[in-house]
Amino acid sequence: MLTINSLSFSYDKTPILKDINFKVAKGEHISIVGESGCGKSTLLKIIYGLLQPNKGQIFWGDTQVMGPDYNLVPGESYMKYLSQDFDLMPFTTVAENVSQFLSVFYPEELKARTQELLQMIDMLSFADVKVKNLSGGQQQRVALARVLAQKPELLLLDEPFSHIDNFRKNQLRRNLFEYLEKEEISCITATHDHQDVLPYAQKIIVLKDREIMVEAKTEDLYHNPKNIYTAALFGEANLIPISILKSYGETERKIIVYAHEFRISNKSGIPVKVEKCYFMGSHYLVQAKSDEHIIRFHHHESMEVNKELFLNIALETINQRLKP
Ligand SMILES: Nc1ncnc2c1ncn2[C@@H]1O[C@H](COP(=O)(O)OP(=O)(O)OP(=O)(O)O)[C@@H](O)[C@H]1O
Repeated sequence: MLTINSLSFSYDKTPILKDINFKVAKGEHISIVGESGCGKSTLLKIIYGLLQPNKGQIFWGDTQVMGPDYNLVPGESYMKYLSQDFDLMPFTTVAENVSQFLSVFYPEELKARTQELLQMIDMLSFADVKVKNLSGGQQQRVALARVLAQKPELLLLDEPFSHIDNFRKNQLRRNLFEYLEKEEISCITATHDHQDVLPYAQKIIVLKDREIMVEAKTEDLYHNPKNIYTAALFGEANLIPISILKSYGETERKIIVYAHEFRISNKSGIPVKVEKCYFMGSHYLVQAKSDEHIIRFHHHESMEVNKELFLNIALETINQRLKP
């Protein structure tokens, strides 16, 4: 189990992380999410021992993880960090990069394991290609296989699919996270992309203004985002004043409603007028106005600008979001 205790850090005078506390159990996958520059990469670098915290401790089980002030070579053998620069050997082949850390005393096992990992990243046919001749996305896949070859107990992933094309991204995500689950490898993924998070992470930590704003189980957080910052990490979200929902009368409160949660009616609900309509592939994202409020919602077909209609929100959604 990884335990982070009261961790604080700054590069210079400006604090970047303040009083960070959380735990990651064996085999658990947590995601760290938050806007660009909120400190996700910094946190992973501190955990891996590349940066020295100003305050706080990190424990792996009972062992304290010491920072670079105490370790000449950063990193611990049980932990691997896949950074945004891939740390590969450019003049050797894909297979050599992946198998570098496997034992040469068991050549059959070395071959089988290299093949298994290359298959996982869908690069078997590139086994003999030199890494310098690969694209950025291919290099990122090799870097992933290379860290997994080292059998870490804890894997730190920093935007692990950022260079990978959409053709492969989904399959690679599934392969990787299935593999981690099967091998009971704990994992912390720092990402902006909710598709890296929702299907795979058991827990989410939202970073904002140097601190942990929320820590919760993935589904709970998605269904009950406590603020628009959190909801917006998962997709298009609206902050709707209760006062425009007639049946709830006058109140100052606002609720978060995801774009897909609105239902359309010709008769009653929140009156809106369509301003814009964007084709999104599986649906349209419609931007409409109700008095001075902009509302964005999904619809299965295109809508004419200036069309007038009513939007409804299910009572259960309203009641759920009104809960303190
Ligand atoms: N080496 C450095 N020296 C000084 N400041 C830094 C350094 N690296 C990062 N920072 C600052 O620390 C803050 C956090 O950066 P960090 O890279 O951890 O954010 P992030 O959440 O990972 O961002 P992104 O999602 O864009 O990768 C930013 O304000 C950044 O400018």
